[in-house]
Amino acid sequence: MRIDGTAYRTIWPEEDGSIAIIDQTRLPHDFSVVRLTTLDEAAHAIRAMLVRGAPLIGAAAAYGVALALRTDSGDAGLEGACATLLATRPTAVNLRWALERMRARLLPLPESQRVAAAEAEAAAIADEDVEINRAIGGHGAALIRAIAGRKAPGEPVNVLTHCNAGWLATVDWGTALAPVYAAFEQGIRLHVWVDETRPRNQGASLTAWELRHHGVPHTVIADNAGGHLMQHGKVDLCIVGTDRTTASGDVCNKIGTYLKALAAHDNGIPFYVGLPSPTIDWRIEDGLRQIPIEERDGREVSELTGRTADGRIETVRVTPDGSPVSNYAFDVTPARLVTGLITERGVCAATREGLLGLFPEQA
Ligand SMILES: CSC[C@H]1O[C@H](OP(=O)(O)O)[C@H](O)[C@@H]1O
Repeated sequence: MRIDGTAYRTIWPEEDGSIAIIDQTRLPHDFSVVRLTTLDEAAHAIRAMLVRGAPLIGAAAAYGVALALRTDSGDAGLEGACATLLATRPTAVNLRWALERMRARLLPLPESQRVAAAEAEAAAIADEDVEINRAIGGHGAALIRAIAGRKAPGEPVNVLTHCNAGWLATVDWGTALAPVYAAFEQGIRLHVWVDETRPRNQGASLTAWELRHHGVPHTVIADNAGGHLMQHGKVDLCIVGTDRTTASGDVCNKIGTYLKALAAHDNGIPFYVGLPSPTIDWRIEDGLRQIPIEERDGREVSELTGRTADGRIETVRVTPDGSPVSNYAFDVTPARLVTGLITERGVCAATREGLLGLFPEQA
C-alpha cells in the first residue's frame, strides 16, 4: 500500500540479510520501521504484536526461520526455530501452516543450501499472500458493487469491520479490507464503520490509520455501537478477517466478532469473512471446541496507551488497582451466522461443501 507516495509492504528483506517490519505497536502516532536480525527478535515481534494479523504472522515466522538458519542451519537449528516461533501465539493457523511449509522445504536440503532456500521460500509466502489478497479484493468488490446497485444514487455502501484485517494484517492489500480498497479504486461510493476493537484497539489505531491514508471515508465507533447502527439501517454489510476458519466454516477472529455476527443475523445484514486459504484449518471441524483461544496480559485491558496533547506517549490505568482482569483475544463465530467466505478463488457458503467446492484438492 502507498503511504505518502511511497509503496510499502508490512515486511521485506534488506540487502544486509535483516528483515524490515513496520512496528505496529507505534501506530497511529509514529511510523517506525524495525529491522530484525535474529530468531529471538522475530519471535518477540510476533509475540509482542509489532507484527500481527494471521497472514503477516505466517510470513514473519517464515522469515524468522531464515534468520535462525544464518546462525544454525542444522536440523536442530531448524527444528528449534520452528518450535520457538510456533510458541509465540496459539490461534492464527497461518503460523503453523508457514512453519510446516518451511520445514518441508528445508529438511531435505543439505545445510549449505538452507539459508538461501529459506529466504526464497519466505519471499514466496509473502508474494503469494499479496496475490491471494488481491484476488479476495476482486471477489469482495463484486459483493459491494451489487449492494451499491441497490442503493439510492449517491448513497454510499456502509461497511462495518472489526479489528484490523487490512494491509497491515497481511503482507499487502489485507483480507477484509481488500474488497473495500478494490471497490474504492473502482469508484464505488462507500463508507466504513471502524470498530475500535478493545482492548488493543487495532481498529482505532490501525484500520483508521490505513483508511485515512488511502482516503477511504470512515468513522471510528465504540465496539458496542455496531448493533445500534445495524438496527437503524446504517450498515449494509459486515466484512471481517479471520485467524483460523475450520473446514466446516466456523470463523475464529478478534474478540467481539461473534457479537457483531449475532447483531448482523438479528438485523438480516450480510456477514462476510475475508478468508485466504492458508487461514483454513482443514484438520478441524468444530471451532468452538478445537480452536485454541489466546489469553493475553490483562494489562492490555486495564491500561490504555496514547499520545498526550503535547505529543508525549503515556500509559494510564483504567481499572481499580487489585481488580482482576481477563483478556481473551479471540472468539469463534459459528458458521450458521456467516453469510459467505470471500476466498482468493471466489465466494462460498460457510460450509464444508462450500469450501471443498473451491478447494477440491482438500477433499
Ligand atoms: C487478516 S488476519 C486479521 C486478524 O488478525 C487480528 O488478530 P491480531 O491483531 O491479534 O493478530 C484480528 O483477529 C484480525 O481480524
